[in-house]
Amino acid sequence: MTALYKRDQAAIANLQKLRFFPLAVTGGRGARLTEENGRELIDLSGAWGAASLGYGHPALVEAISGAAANPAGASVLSAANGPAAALAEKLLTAFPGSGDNKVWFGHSGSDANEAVFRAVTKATGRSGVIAFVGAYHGCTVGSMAFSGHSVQAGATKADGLLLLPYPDPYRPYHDDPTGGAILAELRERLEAAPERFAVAFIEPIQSDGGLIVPPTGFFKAFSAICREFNVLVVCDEVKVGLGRSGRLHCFEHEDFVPDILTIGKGLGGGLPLSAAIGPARILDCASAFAMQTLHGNPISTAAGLAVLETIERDELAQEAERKGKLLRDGLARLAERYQLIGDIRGRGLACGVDLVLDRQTRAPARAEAAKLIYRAYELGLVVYCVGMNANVLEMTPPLTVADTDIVQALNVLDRAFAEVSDVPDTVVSQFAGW
Ligand SMILES: Cc1ncc(COP(=O)(O)O)c(/C=N/[C@@H]2CCCCNC2=O)c1O
Repeated sequence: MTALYKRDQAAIANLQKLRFFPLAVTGGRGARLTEENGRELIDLSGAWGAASLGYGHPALVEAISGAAANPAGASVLSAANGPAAALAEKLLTAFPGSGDNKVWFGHSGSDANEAVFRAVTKATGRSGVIAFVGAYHGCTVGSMAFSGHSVQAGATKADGLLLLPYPDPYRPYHDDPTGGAILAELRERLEAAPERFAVAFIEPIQSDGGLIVPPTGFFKAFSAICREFNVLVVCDEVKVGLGRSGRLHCFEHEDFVPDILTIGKGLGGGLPLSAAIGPARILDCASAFAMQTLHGNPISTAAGLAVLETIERDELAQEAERKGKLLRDGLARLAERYQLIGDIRGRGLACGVDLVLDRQTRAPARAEAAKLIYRAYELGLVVYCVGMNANVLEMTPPLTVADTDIVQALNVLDRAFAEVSDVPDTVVSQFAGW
């Protein structure tokens, strides 16, 4: 444990920590982080997907320093600014939604989802909200109210919340891998209360719930049923959007267009920035309603512009598709040798490895996952776990990750799997994890 980590322990509150090992970072370059002692680690998490362009990307450095050198105010709260207007225009152009749309800017996925929920319920006069078990839509009171992840089990839930099982082909609900049983339940609940629900929040890949890729056609059918009952569909792509899945928007894989899209994390390339794109009739339904002092600030929105322009120019969505295949092919080779690997899944550079105690029962291997990521950290790789049982390795590296980094990460994982049982319980128990 470095001196920096000890300083962090002494001065920074546990409230905001989700720790698995004593990572303490002094710098970063590309897909690599540097620790105080100069050790370099490959960041297969990409800061939980926020470092979309990795660390120190020249386009980001130029955009941020330029905006900081001559800041166009500090937010869109009470003034327009050039970078925010330009980013909003770019996002509207990239969003295939029909009709008159607007953009709302926030700092985080949490505040974006919360703002959308509040605006939709206000604009429609309906209070009901549909979401999924395992969904992580944020960690503010409002976004936890319609999240279904185990980490937020104690949070106050929205009065009109309906949590449906998420369609998981690896652990299918009612043994139906198509998700049909879930769609039947949705229709039944909507028919029983046709005017009740305002909105459904979905993740086109459920990330913190376990990096689960839904069965083909599920969300196309889901959104069609919602539309029958005038329920707006919000697609939360805070983690898997913006090229990570191999398409600019992950919903493109599901062959439907949501009413509202929320994005964050990688949008700011490591700076706090989120956005909601949706109908003006919703996002213009009131003023001074979902505001914070620094929303739409010119430095973050300049970073957002650089991120979008770089994704386009360097074809990073297509690259994510190619590199994701390289990663999953390498993981498949590891699965031939390590029974701990139960399932490998994902799209593009959103990849999950489901660790199980037994491939038949598919019992989640929670303790082994904690030990595996700890050993990987000791060997120079940053990777975290997700899932309702914290047993799924989540790989969301920078979209700019080099092929050589992927190959090296796979070699480290190979050794970590071989040595997982050498990690003492006492070592991992120092870290609370999920
Ligand atoms: C699909 C999705 N929607 C919203 C959020 C909340 O975003 P913020 O953490 O930026 O408020 C997230 C955040 N996910 C968590 C952040 C907390 C630590 C665990 N890892 C995550 O990626 C998310 O994945």
